[in-house]
Amino acid sequence: MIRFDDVWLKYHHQERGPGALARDVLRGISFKIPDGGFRWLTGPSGAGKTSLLKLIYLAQHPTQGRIDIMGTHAAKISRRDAALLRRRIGVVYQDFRLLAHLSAYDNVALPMRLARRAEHQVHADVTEILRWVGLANRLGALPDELSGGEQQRVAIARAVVGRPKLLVADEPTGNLDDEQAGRLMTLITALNRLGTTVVVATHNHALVEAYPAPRLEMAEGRLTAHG
Ligand SMILES: Nc1ncnc2c1ncn2[C@@H]1O[C@H](COP(=O)(O)OP(=O)(O)OP(=O)(O)O)[C@@H](O)[C@H]1O
Repeated sequence: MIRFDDVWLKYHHQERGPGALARDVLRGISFKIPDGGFRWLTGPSGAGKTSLLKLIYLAQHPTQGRIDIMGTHAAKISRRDAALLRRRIGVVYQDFRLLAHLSAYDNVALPMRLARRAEHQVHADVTEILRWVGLANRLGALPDELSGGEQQRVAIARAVVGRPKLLVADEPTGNLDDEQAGRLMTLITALNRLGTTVVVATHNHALVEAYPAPRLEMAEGRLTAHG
């Protein structure tokens, strides 16, 4: 279960000196997503979608309000437990965040290796998922040698390879064509059917219509619709 209870967020503006606060980018957000749920996160650019996702994957603390992730009160969690919890969350970042010095294969293998999975299992799962996203012939390529869409598919593969309990994806089809976006949705819905909770932020209205699911709709830092 993911639960937000009257959550507010301001970013600190470094250049204005310590303690200076910007305007509220999230304003009184409350919602619940049950385990195994699927939610689209929609709204115009700047509405606060990425900020909300950062709170879900524990990369940001709220200025005010309570957040529970997988039954854990986020503000009360120790650093160590937060790191353990993060390992159960797959994240597709809007800007991919692939490690530049690692191949596609090693980028995707990283979360499994961090989880100390046996190398034969790493090999089996990484090659299978990279084949699924259409990159079987690019395993050794560095991120710089890949197109934007290929990098996005590596980022997706890395997020799902460990079969996370929670998958958070920020505009995961931004660089994909329609066929690849369809394959990604097949992958995500299959994971979701196996019990992974999924939150996908997107501007892709066609995709939202093709895969009906409850929506968290945002505007100017507020939830304008839920469900
Ligand atoms: N690190 C930051 N410091 C200060 N302000 C920020 C920071 N990150 C985001 N913002 C501001 O917070 C607001 C919400 O940004 P956010 O990235 O969450 O929106 P979004 O809905 O994901 O937009 P997009 O669809 O363009 O990705 C914006 O006004 C943005 O300028």
